[in-house]
Amino acid sequence: MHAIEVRDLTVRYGTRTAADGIDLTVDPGEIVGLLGPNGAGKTTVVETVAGLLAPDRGTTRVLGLDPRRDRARLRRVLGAQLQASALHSSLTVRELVRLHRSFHPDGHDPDRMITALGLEEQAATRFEKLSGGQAQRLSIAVALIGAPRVALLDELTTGLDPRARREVWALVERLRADGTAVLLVSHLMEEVDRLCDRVVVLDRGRVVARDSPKGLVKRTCPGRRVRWRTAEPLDPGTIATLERLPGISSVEVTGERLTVTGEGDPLRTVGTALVRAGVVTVETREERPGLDDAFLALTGRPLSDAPAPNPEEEDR
Ligand SMILES: Nc1ncnc2c1ncn2[C@@H]1O[C@H](COP(=O)(O)OP(=O)(O)OP(=O)(O)O)[C@@H](O)[C@H]1O
Repeated sequence: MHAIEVRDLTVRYGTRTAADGIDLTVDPGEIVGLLGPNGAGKTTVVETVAGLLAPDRGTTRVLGLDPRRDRARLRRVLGAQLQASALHSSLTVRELVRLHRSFHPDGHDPDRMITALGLEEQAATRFEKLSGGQAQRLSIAVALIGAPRVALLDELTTGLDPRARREVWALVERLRADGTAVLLVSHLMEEVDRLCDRVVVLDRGRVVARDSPKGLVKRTCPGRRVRWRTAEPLDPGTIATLERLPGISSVEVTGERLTVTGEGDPLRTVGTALVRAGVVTVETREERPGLDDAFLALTGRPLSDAPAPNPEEEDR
């Protein structure tokens, strides 16, 4: 049995289809990244899995439970950090973490979790008084306090500073090692690269790609780009020779700048040809495509489309 199973999920808001026949699964001990430009339907999927939204068509199951019908049992196995998580504003950090711990049969020690997320100084502070970054860290504590078997993490570390971010990533890696299934919505390439075993890319409510992060890049952007600066501008004969080399898909020359893209090893193929042609180069730079490039190729938009607000700044 999959930990999360989404089949043919379709959700409409009036005439707008937010999710349009989405299939996805997450297994125990696996982190699956849900990626997509703004409005692609990521939060809609997560909220349906959490039982907050009813699908118009299709099914979602969490460890075999129907999130709408089996709410009480779902609460014991699921930890959710949602974008719109509304916590009781007059309770303190410690009270909220303890309250959420009480929903689960097993779980972590509340004070240790508060410390792990760097909130010990705010333990007696009411939720409504927290800064954006602190509230973000509290939402993670609340989601993970019950050592859930399934975790939904929407914009996990958006707005956290780099150190806090790395600590949270280590925490999520430990969850995976303990067999938790994680569905992670992220706009951060580094986060997806480090954490995700597989990614599912959504665009306009549909799945447009699914693969491992590396597999996605390899399949979507098979070419590499190499830039050279040459001592003299290249002559047309040499340019024509480069264009005929095996695997080379484009050769661009502007003054002393040469940019080549191609499959295989363009650095070596073109480098050798330049030496043979007696061309002196003064600088070489190879660019390997990353997840951002793959995402751009698939959706026409960058992964970190709209920079999210930075709540951590309010801490200072
Ligand atoms: N409550 C709502 N009422 C009407 N339309 C909605 C509602 N919630 C979402 N939508 C629409 O559904 C589509 C999918 O939204 P969703 O929030 O799932 O996208 P997302 O991928 O999570 O985007 P983001 O990265 O901006 O959070 C969007 O077109 C959005 O405008």
